[in-house]
Amino acid sequence: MIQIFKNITALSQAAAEIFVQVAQAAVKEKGKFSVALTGGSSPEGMYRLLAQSPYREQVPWEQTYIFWGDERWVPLTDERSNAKMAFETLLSHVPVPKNHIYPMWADVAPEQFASDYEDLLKKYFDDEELLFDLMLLGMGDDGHTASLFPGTAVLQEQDRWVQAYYLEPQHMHRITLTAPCLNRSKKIMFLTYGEKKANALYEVQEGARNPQKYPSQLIEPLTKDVVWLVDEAAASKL
Ligand SMILES: O=C(O)C(O)[C@@H](O)[C@H](O)[C@H](O)COP(=O)(O)O
Repeated sequence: MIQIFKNITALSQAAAEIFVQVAQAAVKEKGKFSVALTGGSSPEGMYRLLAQSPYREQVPWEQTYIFWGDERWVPLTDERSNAKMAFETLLSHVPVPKNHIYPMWADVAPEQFASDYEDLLKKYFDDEELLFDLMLLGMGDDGHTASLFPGTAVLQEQDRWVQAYYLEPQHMHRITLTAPCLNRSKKIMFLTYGEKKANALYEVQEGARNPQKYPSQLIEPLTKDVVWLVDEAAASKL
């Protein structure tokens, strides 16, 4: 499902409302809310809203558990860190218990960390078929999502839940949940805005199937519950 908004402000508001609804429903159903955050600029507006009234008071933060869909392999103090952005815009301002927050970073080799993070997720979700209540994702101008970049080997992964690899064009490691893991989310919400996304959004939604070129096409949750919140500029070619 695609929902089109006038601009990023309206989109962020709708995203914050969905976040609140899913969090409340999950806590009502089973006493906790498990969410995976995304990086990039697209979720910033939503994070800032969630840190303020009236949203801040509506989220059951004490029962919320925070994970990430992907990360740039840099320390938490680095400007490029997705976790740093989330702490600055949201997590430092709300009463989510510190031990409910699982950033994708430790001072170990990235491949080791990927395997540790996968173990942590398997322990946390304890054999459940469906994992995160809400998975937030963005999409790059090239159609990548999380750290599933065009033409990379991680796109073929069928078994592992978390992978780390060196992304040559960016001269850094990336760590990412794989498509089979992402697709076990109960609900996936993409946030995408701006004219630069228009071509990729068209290809992902309406183009021929080619996930090697447009990895966002790999996102097909088992529940089929995926919603794209996009602005008019991003939607201009649909
Ligand atoms: O760490 C990252 O870079 C991501 O998580 C990535 O997948 C991001 O969501 C897209 O690149 C969109 O980024 P923007 O929101 O900045 O356009």
